[in-house]
Amino acid sequence: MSRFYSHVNTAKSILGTYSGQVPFSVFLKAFFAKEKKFGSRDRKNISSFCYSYFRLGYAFKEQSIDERLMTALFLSTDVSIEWLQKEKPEWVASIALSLKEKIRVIGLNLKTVFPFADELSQGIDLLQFNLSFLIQPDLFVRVRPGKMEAVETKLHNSQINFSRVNESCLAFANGTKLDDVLEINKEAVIQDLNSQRVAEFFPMKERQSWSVWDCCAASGGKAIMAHDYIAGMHLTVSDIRQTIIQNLHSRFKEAGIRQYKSFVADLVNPESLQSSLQDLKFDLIICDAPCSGSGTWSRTPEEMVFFKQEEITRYSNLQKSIATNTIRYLNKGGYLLYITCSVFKKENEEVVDFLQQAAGLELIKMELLKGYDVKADTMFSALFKL
Ligand SMILES: C[S@@+](CC[C@H](N)C(=O)[O-])C[C@H]1O[C@@H](n2cnc3c(N)ncnc32)[C@H](O)[C@@H]1O
Repeated sequence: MSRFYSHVNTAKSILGTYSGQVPFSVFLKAFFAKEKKFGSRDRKNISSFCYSYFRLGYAFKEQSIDERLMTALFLSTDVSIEWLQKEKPEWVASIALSLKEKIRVIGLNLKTVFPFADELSQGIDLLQFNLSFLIQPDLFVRVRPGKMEAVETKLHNSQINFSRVNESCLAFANGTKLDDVLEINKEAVIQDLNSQRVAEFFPMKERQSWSVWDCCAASGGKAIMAHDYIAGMHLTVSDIRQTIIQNLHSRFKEAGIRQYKSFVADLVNPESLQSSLQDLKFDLIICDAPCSGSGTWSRTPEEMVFFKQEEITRYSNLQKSIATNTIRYLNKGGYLLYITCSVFKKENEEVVDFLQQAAGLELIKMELLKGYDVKADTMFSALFKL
């Protein structure tokens, strides 16, 4: 019990000093690096308390950190009954209720959790979406072609719980350690369910050979997937910084991808692109654009809390600029696959409208890939033809 109090107090002091300048995971790491007295269990509990707190988003904003933390711990499974008996005895009888029932007990108006409802893309169920912030999402892996049997056998042998979502996707409780059991990137890629579903947008069956440019490749999640599903692909990848491309090289090595070209370019700067690509043109450009990341905020709820609404317009302008500059390198009849992990219409439908009107692309299909009701991220994907 005294340990629980001490964890609560530490969480309160962390929450009181964090102001969103760096990712919360980085902030926590720095905090624990300085405060050596905390063992791994302490660190785990304190981190978990803080994340539960951020999960409340904008709900009960007028209350003190103390009160909100109490509410957050009551909603999550972290709370100590003894602590509750002392601090909030009227909630003790409700401790074993379901999340939805607890929400009723504390009088939480769910719609107050997510503060940017007016900005949302079409078709989002607001209550379900708000509820999703109070629930930790699952961990998903994409099992690479031909590896499912071996992967499932290893998981069974190591007694790791998982569920099979579809022919290539497995779901695990968040925090499940897989590195010691699976050959990550070779056999299976850590990739959210809806990031995997983007493969449904690959224009696969029409050609024998594809020249593909993943222009915002990061460490190559979409590019590895394209490699697995697009036969006859000649791959080029780029990103804005050399260090990012360096990570991609390591990951590609693990994934067994050797034949590809790579370069570094700022896609906002047409000259930077021109000097790298010259006259090259592509049959498919994958543009997994920099975005607010709002579709992933149930994994990083602190981002929702510190996000500034005006950033949405900044991202939307950046996305339009990047897409405009990249489609100059599309072959006639080629495809642009535009992707975000955002739930905001300015970054999704508005960019789609822009690309049709200003750039003359033909929209083949688009979809908001909803993850909030399946413990996954929400993504947006649109396929265009030139
Ligand atoms: C959503 S991430 C891409 C994720 C990646 N495709 C994957 O599947 O793992 C967006 C990427 O765009 C890059 N980026 C941001 N601004 C850029 C710019 N101006 N030019 C080029 N790349 C940029 C970021 O560095 C980041 O790696």
